[in-house]
Amino acid sequence: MLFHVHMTVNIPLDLDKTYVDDLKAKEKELSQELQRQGKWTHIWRVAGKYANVSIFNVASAGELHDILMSLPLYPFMAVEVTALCQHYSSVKNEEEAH
Ligand SMILES: O=C(O)CC1=CCC(=O)O1
Repeated sequence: MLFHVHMTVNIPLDLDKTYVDDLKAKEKELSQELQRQGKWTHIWRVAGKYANVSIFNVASAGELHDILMSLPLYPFMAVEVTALCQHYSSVKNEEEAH
């Protein structure tokens, strides 16, 4: 199942910089591992914002939920999830959309 996920990060300015840098490093490590596994298939910075637009390819909404909850920066994120399905005009084969 494909999901479009919009993540906006809001880290309080008074948090310890070393702690924040550690969270960001752990976030990057987990994100890249999920990308290598093919579960986090796209991540794009939203220009001008501390936000990203991502595409996840996972087995279920439950799996996506567990992944999002496990993100080190999750406590500082506003997350919007949109489930995606095949558009009838798409030339991509169905394998990619499911
Ligand atoms: O910087 C972000 O948009 C938050 C984030 C998600 C994965 C990652 O490495 O950073």
